[in-house]
Amino acid sequence: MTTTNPTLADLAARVTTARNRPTYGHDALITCDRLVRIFTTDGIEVQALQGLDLLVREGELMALVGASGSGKSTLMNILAGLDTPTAGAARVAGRDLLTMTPKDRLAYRRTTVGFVWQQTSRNLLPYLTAAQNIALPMQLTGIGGIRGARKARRAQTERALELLELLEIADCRDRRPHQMSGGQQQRVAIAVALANNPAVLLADEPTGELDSHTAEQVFAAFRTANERLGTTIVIVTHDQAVAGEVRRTVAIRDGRTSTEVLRRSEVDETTGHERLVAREYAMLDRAGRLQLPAEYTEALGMRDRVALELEPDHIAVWPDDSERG
Ligand SMILES: Nc1ncnc2c1ncn2[C@@H]1O[C@H](COP(=O)(O)OP(=O)(O)OP(=O)(O)O)[C@@H](O)[C@H]1O
Repeated sequence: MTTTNPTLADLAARVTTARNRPTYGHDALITCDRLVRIFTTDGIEVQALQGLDLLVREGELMALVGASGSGKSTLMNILAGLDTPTAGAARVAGRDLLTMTPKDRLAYRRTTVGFVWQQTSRNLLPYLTAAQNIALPMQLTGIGGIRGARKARRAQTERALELLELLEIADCRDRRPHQMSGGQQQRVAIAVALANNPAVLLADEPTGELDSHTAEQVFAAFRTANERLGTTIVIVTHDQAVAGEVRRTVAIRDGRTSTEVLRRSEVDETTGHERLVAREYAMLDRAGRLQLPAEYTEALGMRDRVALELEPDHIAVWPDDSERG
């Protein structure tokens, strides 16, 4: 064996190879690497995120689902720059969310991410019109030129109107939130979130307060933003209709990503019609750990120990039969 007595040159070459290996998530827009968030209240610790891994590529429109208390909002608050993780790594559009200074954090929230919350009232200022609400983030960052200058104001108004048209709510431009329906308010909220052209749009249950028809219109606005502006979008939702329409749905369980459903279009050979085919995947972490769905393990009475067999194209998982004679 050539490796028993490696030369100094061999060792140096190994170090270089290891260093040049692409890091986890190097090509992703959002990278969460073993993310941990522990809350401590009255001496009691709650581990809201327990080593969560997630990669989101640029241009994706994806949904996050999970039971109440699984950690979805905790993750969204971290990605929004409103909260900091206890441990692990989180990067969005090249920004390290753990080491940002308060000044960086403010700039990050104003220009790199946009967010839409469930409560329509949390998204808009009640005394401003739709167009004024959309122009506000641009005024705060000085987009379109020097703050307050007439030329800048014109550029901001123009962009606000463009966004209102794009999301099909141009008729709301001069209305205040109370003069709009819940669905219109959420679409204006999407326009506000897009005002500064963020790399990522985050939405936490954006259709939670809406009926199904209105929810569809709001979801269509997210799709338009994704397709026409190329914005990467992450939506937390309980809404099956929304979760079923995106190409990728990631499920969070006990503070970790557990399963993932990918959907792709396929042409039916007999009818020639295009249909969406969904397939569920389990997450395999970098240590090789895999969580088997409870319904599978329960169906076969698997507990504590399973037998594995490597086949040419798959790995078989068998119930433990070591106790049998
Ligand atoms: N600020 C906080 N202080 C203490 N515990 C918290 C805090 N925020 C969240 N938690 C706890 O962390 C866990 C995850 O909460 P989180 O709100 O992220 O879940 P969720 O999946 O968004 O739930 P829901 O769907 O009900 O909004 C829960 O046990 C929750 O009680």
